[in-house]
Amino acid sequence: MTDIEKVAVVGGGLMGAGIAEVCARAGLDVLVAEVGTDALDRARARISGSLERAVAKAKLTAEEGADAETRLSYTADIGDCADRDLVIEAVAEDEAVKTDVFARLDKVVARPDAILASNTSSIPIMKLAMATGRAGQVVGIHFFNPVPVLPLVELVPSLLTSNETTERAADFATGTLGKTVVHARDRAGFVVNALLVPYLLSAIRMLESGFAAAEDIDAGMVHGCAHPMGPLRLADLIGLDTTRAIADSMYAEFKEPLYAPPPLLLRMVDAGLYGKKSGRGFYDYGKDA
Ligand SMILES: CCCCCCCC(=O)CC(=O)SCCNC(=O)CCNC(=O)[C@H](O)C(C)(C)COP(=O)(O)OP(=O)(O)OC[C@H]1O[C@@H](n2cnc3c(N)ncnc32)[C@H](O)[C@@H]1OP(=O)(O)O
Ligand SMILES: NC(=O)C1=CN([C@@H]2O[C@H](COP(=O)(O)OP(=O)(O)OC[C@H]3O[C@@H](n4cnc5c(N)ncnc54)[C@H](O)[C@@H]3O)[C@@H](O)[C@H]2O)C=CC1
Repeated sequence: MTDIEKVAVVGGGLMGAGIAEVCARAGLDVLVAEVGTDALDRARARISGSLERAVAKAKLTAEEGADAETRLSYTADIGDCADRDLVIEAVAEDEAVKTDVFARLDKVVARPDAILASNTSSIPIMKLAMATGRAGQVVGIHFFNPVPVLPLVELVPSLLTSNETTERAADFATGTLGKTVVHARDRAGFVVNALLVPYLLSAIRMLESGFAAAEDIDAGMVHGCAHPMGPLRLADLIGLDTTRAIADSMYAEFKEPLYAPPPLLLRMVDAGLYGKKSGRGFYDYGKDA
């Protein structure tokens, strides 16, 4: 266990809800900050629904589920993060939105030793650190989707992150949350996405150029390579808006055509086809998916 007891998660979407859930299940006091009442209601429903499923599947006792709920609180005011030991930012993959959140956190988080972390998939941590006056305490703590299921956390210090911050963040991820840590340098995409992004984008290009149907591309990787799901279904799970944003920031960093978002992906995002979260992407999930 670490000295980190009070955590805030800024952004309670797909990832923020999962991060808040695993922190509450680990016994921490967790504050979820969102942009307004509707977004907070959605975050609360996501977390409660997931805790209920964990209880129904006997991964938690009813008492443990109820205890986790009592450790969670919700706010639309980022100023409420003032007393936190650790804040994990999980807002949309947009550099301007994230730097604004880090600048605001820098003003409000009062503890001098507080860690400000980002769950970004691809934005260099240094860009976020420089929005604050405490770059030594800014670090990437990158979780994987679904957070309650996947054990990995990538730990990404920037050139200015202090060793103490990196060590405390690593203790938090392994000791408190029981995750498996890999250490990565501060390059867009870190380790996993530097490998995964070209693969997912290649699958989209295959579909776009008529190599095979979506179902066949996915079945190839599920049955031929024992992946738990194929690349197009995985892109739908991640969210095609997020997939596009990650491709954009990796292409901006490396100017490597393998990272460039294919036109089909751009058009699907233009059309609001964001994958599972919007009900339709490469597959149909029905209205309430
Ligand atoms: C181009 C740019 C793109 C780059 C994007 C990068 C984004 C990032 O920055 C980094 C990422 O996270 S990349 C995504 C990594 N995630 C994956 O690869 C997921 C692969 N899929 C899976 O693991 C399973 O299909 C999965 C677990 C999802 C579902 O498994 P199954 O198909 O076997 O379905 P189930 O039988 O329903 O589930 C298996 C067990 O998992 C539990 N579970 C599923 N979804 C859950 C969720 N959302 N929350 C909590 N638990 C969940 C489920 O309950 C079941 O548990 P058991 O009953 O105990 O087996
Ligand atoms: N979707 C995925 O599979 C993964 C995503 N990530 C990263 O996690 C981050 C979040 O991604 P998702 O959860 O998928 O996105 P999402 O779109 O599901 O959730 C983002 C949330 O942030 C909220 N938000 C936006 N601006 C805010 C602000 N100023 N203050 C508070 N909340 C704000 C939105 O209301 C929304 O609920 C991104 O950086 C993404 O790259 C990392 C690993 C996997």
